[in-house]
Amino acid sequence: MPKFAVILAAAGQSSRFTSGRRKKPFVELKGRPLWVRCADVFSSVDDVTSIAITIADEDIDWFRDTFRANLGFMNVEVVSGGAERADSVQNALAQIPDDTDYVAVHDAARPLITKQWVRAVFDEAVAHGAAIPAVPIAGTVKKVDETNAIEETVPRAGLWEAQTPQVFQADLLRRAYAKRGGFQATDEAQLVERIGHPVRVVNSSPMNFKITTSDDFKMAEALINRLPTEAGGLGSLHPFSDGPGRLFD
Ligand SMILES: Nc1ccn([C@@H]2O[C@H](COP(=O)(O)OP(=O)(O)OP(=O)(O)O)[C@@H](O)[C@H]2O)c(=O)n1
Ligand SMILES: C[C@](O)(CO)[C@H](O)COP(=O)(O)O
Repeated sequence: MPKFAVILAAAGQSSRFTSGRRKKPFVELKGRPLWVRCADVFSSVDDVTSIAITIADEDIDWFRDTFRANLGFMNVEVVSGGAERADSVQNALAQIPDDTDYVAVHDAARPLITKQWVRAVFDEAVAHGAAIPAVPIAGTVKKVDETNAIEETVPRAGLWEAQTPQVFQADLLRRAYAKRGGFQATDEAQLVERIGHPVRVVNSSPMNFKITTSDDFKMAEALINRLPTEAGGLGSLHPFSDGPGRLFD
Protein backbone atom coordinates (compact mmCIF):
# COMPACT_ATOMS: atom_id res chain seq x y z
CA MET A 1 0.00 0.00 0.00
CA PRO A 2 1.53 3.40 -0.93
CA LYS A 3 2.30 5.78 1.93
CA PHE A 4 0.66 9.21 1.88
CA ALA A 5 2.03 12.17 3.87
CA VAL A 6 -0.49 14.94 4.51
CA ILE A 7 0.47 18.59 4.88
CA LEU A 8 -2.23 20.81 6.38
CA ALA A 9 -1.58 24.47 5.56
CA ALA A 10 -2.67 26.57 8.55
CA ALA A 11 -0.02 29.28 8.85
CA GLY A 12 -1.83 32.14 7.09
CA GLN A 13 -2.83 35.44 8.67
CA SER A 14 -6.60 35.10 7.97
CA SER A 15 -6.61 38.78 6.97
CA ARG A 16 -9.80 38.43 4.88
CA PHE A 17 -11.56 36.64 7.72
CA THR A 18 -12.93 39.12 10.22
CA SER A 19 -15.14 37.24 12.69
CA GLY A 20 -13.76 36.81 16.19
CA ARG A 21 -10.20 37.06 17.37
CA ARG A 22 -8.92 33.66 16.28
CA LYS A 23 -7.36 32.89 12.92
CA LYS A 24 -9.69 30.76 10.82
CA PRO A 25 -7.96 27.33 11.15
CA PHE A 26 -8.49 27.56 14.93
CA VAL A 27 -12.12 28.70 14.89
CA GLU A 28 -14.71 26.13 15.99
CA LEU A 29 -17.28 24.95 13.49
CA LYS A 30 -20.03 23.17 15.44
CA GLY A 31 -17.68 22.73 18.38
CA ARG A 32 -14.60 21.51 16.49
CA PRO A 33 -11.76 23.68 15.15
CA LEU A 34 -11.40 23.68 11.37
CA TRP A 35 -7.92 22.15 11.47
CA VAL A 36 -9.11 19.32 13.77
CA ARG A 37 -11.95 18.53 11.36
CA CYS A 38 -9.45 18.25 8.49
CA ALA A 39 -6.90 16.22 10.46
CA ASP A 40 -9.64 13.85 11.63
CA VAL A 41 -10.71 13.11 8.07
CA PHE A 42 -7.17 12.42 6.86
CA SER A 43 -6.26 10.31 9.88
CA SER A 44 -9.23 8.06 9.08
CA VAL A 45 -7.85 7.27 5.60
CA ASP A 46 -5.94 3.96 5.69
CA ASP A 47 -2.86 4.85 3.66
CA VAL A 48 -2.15 8.17 5.40
CA THR A 49 1.04 7.52 7.34
CA SER A 50 1.97 11.02 8.53
CA ILE A 51 0.30 14.39 9.06
CA ALA A 52 2.08 17.73 9.47
CA ILE A 53 0.51 21.14 10.03
CA THR A 54 2.09 24.49 9.23
CA ILE A 55 1.64 27.12 11.94
CA ALA A 56 2.84 30.73 11.94
CA ASP A 57 5.82 31.20 14.26
CA GLU A 58 3.96 33.63 16.51
CA ASP A 59 1.25 31.01 17.17
CA ILE A 60 3.34 27.86 17.64
CA ASP A 61 3.63 27.91 21.47
CA TRP A 62 -0.04 28.74 21.92
CA PHE A 63 -1.03 26.12 19.34
CA ARG A 64 0.99 23.33 20.97
CA ASP A 65 -0.40 24.21 24.42
CA THR A 66 -4.01 24.57 23.33
CA PHE A 67 -4.19 21.50 21.12
CA ARG A 68 -1.71 19.17 22.88
CA ALA A 69 -4.29 16.39 23.20
CA ASN A 70 -5.43 16.56 19.54
CA LEU A 71 -1.84 16.67 18.29
CA GLY A 72 -0.86 13.65 20.36
CA PHE A 73 -3.98 11.64 19.60
CA MET A 74 -3.70 12.14 15.82
CA ASN A 75 0.13 12.16 15.82
CA VAL A 76 0.32 15.52 14.01
CA GLU A 77 3.72 17.21 13.56
CA VAL A 78 3.87 21.01 13.88
CA VAL A 79 6.02 22.80 11.28
CA SER A 80 6.95 26.47 11.22
CA GLY A 81 5.07 28.35 8.47
CA GLY A 82 6.45 30.90 6.03
CA ALA A 83 5.41 34.28 4.66
CA GLU A 84 3.33 32.84 1.80
CA ARG A 85 1.40 29.58 1.52
CA ALA A 86 4.06 28.07 -0.79
CA ASP A 87 6.78 28.95 1.78
CA SER A 88 4.82 27.12 4.47
CA VAL A 89 4.28 24.03 2.32
CA GLN A 90 7.94 24.01 1.29
CA ASN A 91 8.99 23.98 4.97
CA ALA A 92 6.69 21.04 5.66
CA LEU A 93 7.77 19.17 2.54
CA ALA A 94 11.38 19.27 3.77
CA GLN A 95 10.29 17.37 6.88
CA ILE A 96 8.07 14.58 5.59
CA PRO A 97 9.32 11.01 6.17
CA ASP A 98 11.82 9.74 3.54
CA ASP A 99 9.72 6.68 2.70
CA THR A 100 6.68 8.77 1.65
CA ASP A 101 5.25 7.79 -1.77
CA TYR A 102 2.64 10.54 -2.18
CA VAL A 103 2.11 13.96 -0.62
CA ALA A 104 -1.34 15.51 -0.14
CA VAL A 105 -1.48 19.23 0.60
CA HIS A 106 -4.75 20.48 2.09
CA ASP A 107 -5.91 23.91 3.25
CA ALA A 108 -6.90 23.76 6.91
CA ALA A 109 -9.52 26.29 5.83
CA ARG A 110 -11.47 23.63 3.85
CA PRO A 111 -13.25 21.86 6.73
CA LEU A 112 -16.01 20.20 4.69
CA ILE A 113 -13.64 17.73 3.06
CA THR A 114 -14.77 14.11 3.47
CA LYS A 115 -13.02 10.75 3.49
CA GLN A 116 -14.73 9.79 0.22
CA TRP A 117 -13.54 12.93 -1.53
CA VAL A 118 -10.00 12.37 -0.27
CA ARG A 119 -10.12 8.80 -1.57
CA ALA A 120 -11.18 9.93 -5.05
CA VAL A 121 -8.22 12.32 -5.38
CA PHE A 122 -5.75 9.83 -3.86
CA ASP A 123 -6.81 7.19 -6.39
CA GLU A 124 -6.42 9.60 -9.31
CA ALA A 125 -2.94 10.60 -8.07
CA VAL A 126 -1.89 6.96 -7.87
CA ALA A 127 -3.11 6.43 -11.44
CA HIS A 128 -1.52 9.59 -12.90
CA GLY A 129 1.11 10.91 -10.47
CA ALA A 130 -0.63 14.25 -9.85
CA ALA A 131 -4.28 15.10 -9.15
CA ILE A 132 -6.34 17.91 -7.67
CA PRO A 133 -10.05 18.42 -7.05
CA ALA A 134 -11.60 21.34 -8.93
CA VAL A 135 -15.01 22.64 -9.97
CA PRO A 136 -15.93 24.01 -13.40
CA ILE A 137 -16.67 27.75 -13.24
CA ALA A 138 -20.47 27.95 -13.25
CA GLY A 139 -21.17 31.68 -13.68
CA THR A 140 -20.46 34.33 -16.30
CA VAL A 141 -16.94 35.63 -15.77
CA LYS A 142 -16.10 39.36 -16.07
CA LYS A 143 -12.68 40.98 -16.09
CA VAL A 144 -13.15 44.24 -14.15
CA ASP A 145 -10.76 47.21 -13.89
CA GLU A 146 -9.87 49.19 -10.76
CA THR A 147 -12.81 51.59 -11.30
CA ASN A 148 -15.25 48.64 -11.27
CA ALA A 149 -15.87 48.92 -15.02
CA ILE A 150 -16.10 45.68 -16.96
CA GLU A 151 -13.22 45.25 -19.39
CA GLU A 152 -14.40 42.03 -20.96
CA THR A 153 -16.46 38.89 -20.54
CA VAL A 154 -14.08 35.98 -20.28
CA PRO A 155 -15.23 32.76 -21.99
CA ARG A 156 -15.71 30.27 -19.17
CA ALA A 157 -15.23 27.13 -21.27
CA GLY A 158 -12.34 25.18 -19.82
CA LEU A 159 -12.06 27.32 -16.66
CA TRP A 160 -12.06 25.46 -13.36
CA GLU A 161 -11.53 26.59 -9.76
CA ALA A 162 -8.82 24.61 -7.98
CA GLN A 163 -9.38 23.10 -4.54
CA THR A 164 -7.42 20.91 -2.16
CA PRO A 165 -6.28 18.24 -1.27
CA GLN A 166 -3.71 18.43 -4.07
CA VAL A 167 -1.90 15.11 -4.31
CA PHE A 168 1.41 14.26 -6.00
CA GLN A 169 4.09 11.61 -6.15
CA ALA A 170 6.51 12.73 -3.46
CA ASP A 171 9.53 13.04 -5.76
CA LEU A 172 7.52 14.97 -8.33
CA LEU A 173 6.42 17.53 -5.72
CA ARG A 174 9.97 17.77 -4.35
CA ARG A 175 11.28 18.48 -7.88
CA ALA A 176 8.56 21.07 -8.46
CA TYR A 177 9.42 22.89 -5.23
CA ALA A 178 13.16 22.62 -5.93
CA LYS A 179 12.56 24.59 -9.16
CA ARG A 180 10.34 27.14 -7.47
CA GLY A 181 12.93 29.83 -6.72
CA GLY A 182 11.04 32.85 -5.39
CA PHE A 183 7.89 32.11 -7.41
CA GLN A 184 4.77 32.58 -5.27
CA ALA A 185 2.43 29.92 -6.57
CA THR A 186 -1.01 29.93 -4.97
CA ASP A 187 -1.26 26.16 -5.25
CA GLU A 188 1.03 23.14 -5.71
CA ALA A 189 -0.42 22.20 -9.09
CA GLN A 190 0.98 25.42 -10.56
CA LEU A 191 4.51 24.40 -9.57
CA VAL A 192 4.07 20.92 -11.00
CA GLU A 193 2.62 22.39 -14.22
CA ARG A 194 5.73 24.61 -14.46
CA ILE A 195 8.04 21.60 -14.62
CA GLY A 196 5.95 20.14 -17.42
CA HIS A 197 4.20 17.29 -15.61
CA PRO A 198 0.48 16.91 -16.38
CA VAL A 199 -1.89 17.33 -13.44
CA ARG A 200 -5.28 15.60 -13.55
CA VAL A 201 -8.43 17.30 -12.33
CA VAL A 202 -11.04 15.37 -10.38
CA ASN A 203 -14.50 16.90 -10.83
CA SER A 204 -15.22 18.05 -7.30
CA SER A 205 -18.07 19.61 -5.34
CA PRO A 206 -18.59 23.30 -4.55
CA MET A 207 -19.19 22.11 -0.98
CA ASN A 208 -15.45 21.63 -0.56
CA PHE A 209 -15.13 25.42 -0.47
CA LYS A 210 -12.38 27.35 1.28
CA ILE A 211 -13.30 29.57 4.19
CA THR A 212 -11.81 32.87 3.15
CA THR A 213 -14.25 35.43 4.54
CA SER A 214 -16.64 35.44 7.47
CA ASP A 215 -19.54 34.87 5.07
CA ASP A 216 -17.90 31.60 3.98
CA PHE A 217 -17.82 30.57 7.62
CA LYS A 218 -21.54 31.35 7.98
CA MET A 219 -22.22 29.15 4.93
CA ALA A 220 -20.23 26.29 6.46
CA GLU A 221 -22.21 26.68 9.71
CA ALA A 222 -25.48 26.64 7.80
CA LEU A 223 -24.49 23.45 5.98
CA ILE A 224 -23.19 21.64 9.05
CA ASN A 225 -26.22 22.58 11.13
CA ARG A 226 -28.62 21.15 8.51
CA LEU A 227 -27.08 17.71 8.78
CA PRO A 228 -28.92 15.15 10.91
CA THR A 229 -25.67 13.67 12.21
CA GLU A 230 -22.20 14.53 11.04
CA ALA A 231 -21.05 10.95 10.61
CA GLY A 232 -24.07 10.08 8.50
CA GLY A 233 -24.25 13.48 6.84
CA LEU A 234 -21.40 15.03 4.90
CA GLY A 235 -19.31 11.91 5.33
CA SER A 236 -21.88 9.70 3.68
CA LEU A 237 -22.18 11.77 0.50
CA HIS A 238 -20.98 10.20 -2.67
CA PRO A 239 -17.76 11.97 -3.65
CA PHE A 240 -18.06 14.70 -6.22
CA SER A 241 -21.54 13.65 -7.20
CA ASP A 242 -24.58 15.82 -7.04
CA GLY A 243 -23.44 19.04 -5.41
CA PRO A 244 -25.20 20.79 -2.57
CA GLY A 245 -28.71 19.62 -3.48
CA ARG A 246 -27.76 16.12 -2.39
CA LEU A 247 -27.26 17.35 1.17
CA PHE A 248 -30.89 18.23 1.64
CA ASP A 249 -32.56 15.26 -0.06
N1 LIG B 1 1.84 31.79 4.71
C1 LIG B 1 0.77 30.99 4.65
C2 LIG B 1 -0.44 31.42 4.06
C3 LIG B 1 -1.53 30.57 4.05
N2 LIG B 1 -1.44 29.35 4.63
C4 LIG B 1 -2.63 28.49 4.73
O1 LIG B 1 -3.09 28.19 3.43
C5 LIG B 1 -4.51 28.02 3.43
C6 LIG B 1 -5.15 28.79 2.29
O2 LIG B 1 -4.78 30.15 2.38
P1 LIG B 1 -5.77 31.36 2.53
O3 LIG B 1 -7.17 30.94 2.58
O4 LIG B 1 -5.36 32.40 1.56
O5 LIG B 1 -5.44 31.81 4.05
P2 LIG B 1 -4.76 33.13 4.59
O6 LIG B 1 -3.46 33.37 3.90
O7 LIG B 1 -4.73 32.97 6.07
O8 LIG B 1 -5.84 34.23 4.18
P3 LIG B 1 -5.65 35.78 3.94
O9 LIG B 1 -5.05 35.90 2.54
O10 LIG B 1 -7.06 36.30 4.01
O11 LIG B 1 -4.77 36.33 5.02
C7 LIG B 1 -5.03 28.49 4.81
O12 LIG B 1 -5.47 27.38 5.56
C8 LIG B 1 -3.83 29.19 5.40
O13 LIG B 1 -3.74 29.09 6.82
C9 LIG B 1 -0.22 28.91 5.17
O14 LIG B 1 -0.14 27.78 5.65
N3 LIG B 1 0.85 29.75 5.17
C1 LIG C 1 -4.70 26.26 -2.81
C2 LIG C 1 -6.02 26.95 -3.02
O1 LIG C 1 -6.92 26.64 -2.00
C3 LIG C 1 -6.62 26.43 -4.31
O2 LIG C 1 -7.87 27.00 -4.49
C4 LIG C 1 -5.87 28.44 -3.10
O3 LIG C 1 -5.18 28.78 -4.26
C5 LIG C 1 -5.22 29.03 -1.89
O4 LIG C 1 -5.90 30.17 -1.51
P1 LIG C 1 -5.45 31.70 -1.74
O5 LIG C 1 -6.60 32.45 -1.15
O6 LIG C 1 -5.27 31.92 -3.20
O7 LIG C 1 -4.18 31.87 -0.97
